[in-house]
Amino acid sequence: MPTILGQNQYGKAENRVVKITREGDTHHIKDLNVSVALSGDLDEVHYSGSNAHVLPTDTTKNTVFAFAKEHGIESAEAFGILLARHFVDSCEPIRTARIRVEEYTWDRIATSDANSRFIGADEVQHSFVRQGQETRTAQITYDGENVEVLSGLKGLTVLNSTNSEFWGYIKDRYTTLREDYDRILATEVTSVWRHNWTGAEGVRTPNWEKSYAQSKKHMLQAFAETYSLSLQQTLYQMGARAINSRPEIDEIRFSMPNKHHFKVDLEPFGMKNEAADGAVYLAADRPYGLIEATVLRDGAEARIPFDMTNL
Ligand SMILES: O=c1[nH]c(=O)c2[nH]c(=O)[nH]c2[nH]1
Repeated sequence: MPTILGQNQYGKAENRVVKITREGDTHHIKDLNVSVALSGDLDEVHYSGSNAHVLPTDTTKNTVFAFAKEHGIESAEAFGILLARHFVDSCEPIRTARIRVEEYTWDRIATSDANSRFIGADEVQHSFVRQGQETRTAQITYDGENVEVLSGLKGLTVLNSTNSEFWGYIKDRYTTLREDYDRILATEVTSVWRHNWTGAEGVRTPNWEKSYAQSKKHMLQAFAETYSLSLQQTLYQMGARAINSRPEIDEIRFSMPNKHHFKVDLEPFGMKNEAADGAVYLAADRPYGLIEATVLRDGAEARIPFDMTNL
């Protein structure tokens, strides 16, 4: 035979596992991207196609989710060690397991004192904003008469690990989605807002830095504090809160992908996976629902383009 097999490895890459742990009303989140690569006595599957030594990549994926539920995720390292040992120690042909983990870290969203439901706590215990700064955007247009200032942000990723439901929707012959009374709500906010300042003489220029910081704060707090029956409702609350709190803003538009987190079915492994006990979720990246809408001050003109994601 003129060829021989060299180094080889296989496994399921990029298992996006999210584990919520509930401690009363305080939730903890671990959000990992886990890639499994196994190697060992695997010549035959390459030479002849015999799968006798192959632990399916699908099984390695299931193991990641089942282990998250069974053992929790203490740290990326501890979780990786647990998995690596398992594959090698329980499966004879597998001699080496390499587990790679990326961890996405989340901060808690600070609450507003004004919201009585959360008085006493500094943070909403189930609301998170992903670490890493969002990108701030601005577009200024001047036609010789009026200045129009659009400010915005993109890449602001937020998550509520409870207080989100989705039910009561239209059901037709193609509907398979189950109604959900306790789901994760997560989105990556793109938002553009229009100031009513036009540069007219004698009208005070807004403090752009303060306006941005406050607008973002109000949007985050509305996200955290809204008991959500749909992402559409949450979006509207975020816009309404920003406009009601910031007199300089007349219009705000959002583009918000629904970053789906699917509860993993662990029944085949004899495990329950209920939100109430702290569940394990698959964070799916596509396809995703895309929810977009404008919120206006009553009487204001709608001027922000519908497709403003590349402003
Ligand atoms: O908040 C939601 N809004 C929807 O319109 C929708 N559609 C869907 O399948 N899931 C969701 N969630």
